[in-house]
Amino acid sequence: MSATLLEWSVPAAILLCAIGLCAARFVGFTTLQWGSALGCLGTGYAIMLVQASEFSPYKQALEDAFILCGVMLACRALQSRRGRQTSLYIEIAVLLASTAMVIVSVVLFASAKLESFFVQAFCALLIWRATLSFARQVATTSDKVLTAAFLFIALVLTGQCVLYIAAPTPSLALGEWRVSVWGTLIQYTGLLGSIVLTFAVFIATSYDAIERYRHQAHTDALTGLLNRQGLDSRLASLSSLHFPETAMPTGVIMADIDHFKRINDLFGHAFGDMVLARFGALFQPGVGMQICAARMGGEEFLLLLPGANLESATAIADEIRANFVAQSWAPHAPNSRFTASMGVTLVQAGEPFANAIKRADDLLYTAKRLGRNCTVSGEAPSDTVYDLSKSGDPHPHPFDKASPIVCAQQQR
Ligand SMILES: Nc1nc2c(ncn2[C@@H]2O[C@H](COP(=O)(O)OP(=O)(O)OP(=O)(O)O)[C@@H](O)[C@H]2O)c(=O)[nH]1
Repeated sequence: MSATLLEWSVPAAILLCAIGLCAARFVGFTTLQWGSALGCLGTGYAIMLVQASEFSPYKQALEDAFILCGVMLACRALQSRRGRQTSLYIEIAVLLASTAMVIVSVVLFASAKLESFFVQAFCALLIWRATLSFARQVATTSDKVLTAAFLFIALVLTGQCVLYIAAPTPSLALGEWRVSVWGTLIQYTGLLGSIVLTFAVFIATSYDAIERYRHQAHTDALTGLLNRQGLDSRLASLSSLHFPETAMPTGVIMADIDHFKRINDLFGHAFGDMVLARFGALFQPGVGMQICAARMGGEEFLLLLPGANLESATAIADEIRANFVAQSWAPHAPNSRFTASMGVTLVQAGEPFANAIKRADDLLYTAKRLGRNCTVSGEAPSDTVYDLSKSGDPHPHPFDKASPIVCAQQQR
């Protein structure tokens, strides 16, 4: 019996999903691999509907191979998000094993139910394997969306396999299988899985793109540190977690390269950029267990150090300064040594970050006034009280009443 228009709508819809995913590549989405997976699956479902003149195990083997390849490609697309891939040999072995089972089911047992069971079971196994290994390292919202979609498909396939085993075997001839309730079930669950996967892939890749642009917007291209916008967003999220109020004191270091304009003027802007990049590298993650390092603009940098006291934050600032002075600038400026000045303070309990950053900035300019190439540190005056019960600005902090300044100067 030839397939009806309604039956053809299943592979047509799956192939449309595949075309949509492949086409999305042209507007910047990385969905080609997903599109190829659904293309294979849709082709398998289309072959299923083709009326063969006589029943042949080759047609069954071909349609099942396409369906299995579709599933393998989808699993590959999922795993490639982790930079991992299943070995090609394993995939070929699975494909050969499944084809052998299909041929045995059709030729020896003349059972379309057994054939469908084997294909569904192999697909379910592949999807479970990919889902479970991926779910162990779910990191982003996109990962969660894809894991949920794969889990849903794996559960549907597993449920279908259980149903095949548990339900009484209908006495259907091989040719009648497709139009039976079992054949219809396979087709519509295949369609449902494809639609769920397509939506999940579009949602996940859209999230990825948003995250990528957000990361770019929040990152300074020259140093890879946070830029001003990124810093504001990080501080907002830390403040919403009441970080300084509830957690340990946080050290704040403001740093500025000395006479940077002169460096630009003497050696050129490109060399100035290199100096900035190398200075920025001294603030990269790992330095003093920081929660955030940012380039505030120009040649000014900020480092936040949770759990630091004034002495340890000052020691880290001095270490960064010493590392900067020790840099060699050959071959462009082999005999030059560049220096930086630093202001160091602590975020007090209940104090907004902005207050402490302003204080560190003032201390930095004190260091500049004291002759540069030094670190000046100071805490908020001991009589400053911050009202923890208010979410708005706390009591103002007068810097001119700040506690004694510590200054360490280094030989140029
Ligand atoms: N190469 C380079 N230069 C920059 C960049 N951003 C800002 N500058 C330059 O940095 C210089 C900053 O100079 P000033 O603010 O006068 O400070 P300074 O010369 O370092 O002097 P002090 O801070 O007082 O020691 C300016 O000449 C800016 O043009 C950048 O991304 N790349």
